Amino acid sequence: MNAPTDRAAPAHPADGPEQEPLSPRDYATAARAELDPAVWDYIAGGSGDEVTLRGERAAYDRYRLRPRTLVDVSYCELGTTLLGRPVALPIGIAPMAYHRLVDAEGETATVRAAGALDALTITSTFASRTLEETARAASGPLWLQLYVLRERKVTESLVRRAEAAGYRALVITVDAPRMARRERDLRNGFHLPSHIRPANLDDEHTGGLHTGRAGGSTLAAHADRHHDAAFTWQDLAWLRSLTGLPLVLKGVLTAQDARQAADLGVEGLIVSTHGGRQLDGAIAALDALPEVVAAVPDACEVLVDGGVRRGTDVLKALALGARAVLVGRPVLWGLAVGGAAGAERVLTTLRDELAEAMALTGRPRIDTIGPDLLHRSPDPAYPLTPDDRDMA
Ligand SMILES: Cc1cc2nc3c(=O)[nH]c(=O)nc-3n(C[C@H](O)[C@H](O)[C@H](O)COP(=O)(O)O)c2cc1C
Ligand SMILES: CCCCC(=O)C(=O)O
Repeated sequence: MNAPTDRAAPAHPADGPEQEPLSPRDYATAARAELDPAVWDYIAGGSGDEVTLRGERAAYDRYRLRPRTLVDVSYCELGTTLLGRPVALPIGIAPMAYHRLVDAEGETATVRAAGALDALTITSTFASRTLEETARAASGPLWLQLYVLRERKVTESLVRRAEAAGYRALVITVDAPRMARRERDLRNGFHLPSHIRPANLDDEHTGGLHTGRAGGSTLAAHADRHHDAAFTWQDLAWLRSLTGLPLVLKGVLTAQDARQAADLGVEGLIVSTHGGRQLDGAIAALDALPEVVAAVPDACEVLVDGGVRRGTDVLKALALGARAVLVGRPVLWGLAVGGAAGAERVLTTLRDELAEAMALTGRPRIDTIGPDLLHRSPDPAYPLTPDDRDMA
């Protein structure tokens, strides 16, 4: 037996910044210590009473796993395809505005992190790097998220630029005809620092984002001015006719909408509550997933996002029929703490945890993961600590 050493027992990672973060939540703790509190709040926060924000996590914790044993799990294969293209893992990066709020380089750093793992990145209309810059830095698959703006020619020009830059799909976010009231941002008078702007839009469409006032959020005011709240299924048909790129709708939570989308030839759906940032009180995305999956033909691929913080969460989403999950805030935490390398470490951790979860449940390939893996516990989800509140 080894003699005991005089090394102190490792501190809890949350105890000090000198400790290497291990889990995505450790990255949250470290990111929170570094970020301007208003930026932290913008990223962490949700709308209204943040009921849906908390519900996203609680939905995962209600499911427990039913492992099978004595399966050869000496090798677990995480690879799958998304819209017909191979990806190395069923975990991608959700579209998020303004990565330069947390890292000087921003989206180009994020996309390099994803590229290192050959993971999907979805870049936002409101990115702080242009979609062309991001495409040049990408080595993995890339989709563009579109907010449909009132001026259709802006949308059309973003579509053409995405086609020219090699984006492989367009993700239309349908849960934000207006931006929900996010009281943290209103209290903080949240606005963009002067060096950050929506790089994909011209000056005509970026005014007013930089001058804050208490009781207001310039992002919400900007969305009120520019988002097209009259965009409907008929207009989606217009978008469909505009491009040969596959369309994916993000923010669908019901079988009815899912069916209507599939009938219009939409190739993919992202079941999402926008990370609890839009309709407060909405059903958790994980709980909406089974009805959406059941409503569409297999050819329409269903992804889910919101609250994925562990490899076992990915496993649970796949067991309920998701083709892949997207991760939002954890990627920004990694980026805030360690730039591209930090974001890559967060993704690598989730990937390794998923591989571990597959091994320990006896599911060595994605196609061996099904609903028999799950037990919905009658226990309430574990109570959330005050810290968890910010880490939905
Ligand atoms: C800071 C931030 C900015 C976001 N910006 C966008 C956006 O521009 N477009 C969009 O469709 N969704 C946006 N979202 C929502 C994410 O795509 C995603 O649905 C959500 O963050 C997933 O939940 P998670 O953060 O718990 O993983 C944003 C989320 C955050 C946290
Ligand atoms: C106008 C929307 C800004 C980005 C966004 O979608 C979010 O903050 O959730």
